[in-house]
Amino acid sequence: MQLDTLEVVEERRMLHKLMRTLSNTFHPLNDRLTVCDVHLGKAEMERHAESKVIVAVRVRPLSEDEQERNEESIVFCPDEHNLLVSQEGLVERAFSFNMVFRPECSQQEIFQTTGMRKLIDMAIEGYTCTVFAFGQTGSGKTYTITGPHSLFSEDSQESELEGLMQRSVAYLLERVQHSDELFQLCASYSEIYNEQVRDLLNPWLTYSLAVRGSTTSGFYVENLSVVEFCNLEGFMTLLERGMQNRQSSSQTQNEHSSRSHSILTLYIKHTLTGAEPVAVARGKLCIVDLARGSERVKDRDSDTEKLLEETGNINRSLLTLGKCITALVDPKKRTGHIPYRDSKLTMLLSDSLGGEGITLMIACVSPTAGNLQETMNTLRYSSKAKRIKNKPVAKSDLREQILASLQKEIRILKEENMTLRQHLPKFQEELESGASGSCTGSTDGTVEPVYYDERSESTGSDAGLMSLLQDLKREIDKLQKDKRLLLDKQESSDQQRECLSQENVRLLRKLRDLERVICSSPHSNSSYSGISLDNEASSGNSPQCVQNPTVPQQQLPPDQSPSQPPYTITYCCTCSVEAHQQGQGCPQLLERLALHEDSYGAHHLNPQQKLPLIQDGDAARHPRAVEGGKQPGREPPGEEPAYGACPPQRRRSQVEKRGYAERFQGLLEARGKKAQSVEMTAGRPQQGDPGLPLLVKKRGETS
Ligand SMILES: Nc1ncnc2c1ncn2[C@@H]1O[C@H](COP(=O)(O)OP(=O)(O)OP(=O)(O)O)[C@@H](O)[C@H]1O
Repeated sequence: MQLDTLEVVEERRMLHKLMRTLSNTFHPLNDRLTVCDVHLGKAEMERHAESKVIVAVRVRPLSEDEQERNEESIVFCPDEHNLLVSQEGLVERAFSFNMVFRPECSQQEIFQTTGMRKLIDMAIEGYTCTVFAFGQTGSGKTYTITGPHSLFSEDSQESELEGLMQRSVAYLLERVQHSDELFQLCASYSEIYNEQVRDLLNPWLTYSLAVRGSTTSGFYVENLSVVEFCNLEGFMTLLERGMQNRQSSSQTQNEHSSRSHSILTLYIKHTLTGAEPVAVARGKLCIVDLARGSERVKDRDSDTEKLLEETGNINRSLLTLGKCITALVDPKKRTGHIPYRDSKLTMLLSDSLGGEGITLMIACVSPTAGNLQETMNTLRYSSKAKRIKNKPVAKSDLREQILASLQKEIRILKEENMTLRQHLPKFQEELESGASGSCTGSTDGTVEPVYYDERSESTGSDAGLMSLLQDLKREIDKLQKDKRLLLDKQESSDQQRECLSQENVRLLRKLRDLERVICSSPHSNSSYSGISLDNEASSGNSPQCVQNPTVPQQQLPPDQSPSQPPYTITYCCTCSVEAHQQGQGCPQLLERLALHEDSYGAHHLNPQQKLPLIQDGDAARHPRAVEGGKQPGREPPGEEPAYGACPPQRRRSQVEKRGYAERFQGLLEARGKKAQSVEMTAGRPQQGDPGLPLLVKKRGETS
């Protein structure tokens, strides 16, 4: 008998261990689901958000020359969204844009109203933002982007004429300096001249740089120098160096006409130190100054071969830009081929047009009648461009970090699963050997049931264990549901997560199998589902827990097969004999009943039916229980209060207030106390081990 007891104790110790491991296994899963939900929400949001290209039009004031020639403006700005082109007797056409800037608008006003600050904020968050100035020669593109050429002379004091570039960098530096987070700012400056990409920060390179495409990064310039800066002076040095290296020439309309498209890119690496895991956002702000626009070659004094070639290339890239814009705004063509690869300019702007970036386009127009045709072309292109839709996506290393942490968790889970798998056969073996050791084989080969001494707390411990198992099972089921939901949402985007799911499903199956094995084992008290108070003759005056053959099968929850434990244990679990005799009641039993109702609903088992063996007069033995069950004064007069008929809500709340850990700890403590009173001749529970004492006796044995 003592040997049997030891085996059962060991078996339970293993069971506890297993349960602990299972709890640990599923808690990280729960946390991870939450993390994934959060990030999934962001990803979902990004998937659906669309942003149209923002188009602003800036009208240049009449130059001194134009004023001298008494030229008049034919471009009017009735308000900040509408623009009217009107030449008496020739044309009258109205356009509307996101923003329209009158000729008298200052550089500061342009910076503020175009929402450059917002763009920079988004670049800090990890978005790719692009600003490009577009328009015919001499319309004020370079003036808008960098300010007038005079600004770069040594004795210049005209800081109010600084363009978007300098103002943007100043704002960016201000943001960075007032932030507690880590930033790294770098810049590259390149130009596309005659369809060749040149590094403006490294003019000694004699060859043109290649434009490459990658599925993850899009198009990029290979080997382009990227220089770090940390203050405005540092940036201004870079900008000036780049401006000096830029191709320009003197034209009729513009003394410093740009002959190339220039692209300044600010790379913002933003480390979010507060996030866990640490996230790194990698945003970009590209500021593009396009070369002279769509003016016709024959109109200009490009009589030399070089100028003809330059203009041809510029116009070709602008033509491709036009084609791309046309394709992008056509719903049928949008999903098809967009001819980005036809020019270097469109390749490098592909992310800004119809990609994952946010784009601001500033169309610059000249106000005079002599530029009417070019002005109309610019405005038509701009009208089209404002219909282009992008799907902005923040570029962040956070995904990679989450992936890495998921992979780490997967590895841990795999290891734990492996351990569980290793333990499982051992467990089964022990259970089998335990079953053969503790069951009494009768002469006819049938197995007789084992009878437990009611003084042992083992029955109560079993009830607690079963309850914990049930709760754990419920939690696992919930986790499994959550997990399925998550997997559905992600639509197999993450194969590793699927593997994890399969692992967990296998684990759950094993757990269920294990439960079945444990429950079907004669050592598992879950098969003892009733309390007998009427067999006092066999055990003195104290009630004795026995298998309750009177619980009918139809009372079992519908999803349980008869071989499974009914989980309708209603026996008096841990209350001691003395407690009964002194009328202390049985709180664990009340708790069990509440749990039972929580699990399956009161309609499955009437609380009265749960205790079929409690006879009339039992209430007198449990006066406290009666008091606890029904509040005095609320009972109908003359009605006998039923044992355990505690109001369900109160019982439920009592149970819910207690966490699993607390209940588990309670059980262990209860066992620990009882263990001291158990006489064991061989072996002792190890230190820290609750001991789980269980007195097993055969029918007919005296206690
Ligand atoms: N808003 C403005 N206020 C005052 N002057 C302006 C404005 N816009 C442009 N200008 C002046 O007009 C001239 C041409 O401007 P800018 O060089 O910026 O033209 P552009 O469009 O860049 O020409 P290109 O394509 O040939 O380089 C410059 O002298 C510039 O100072």
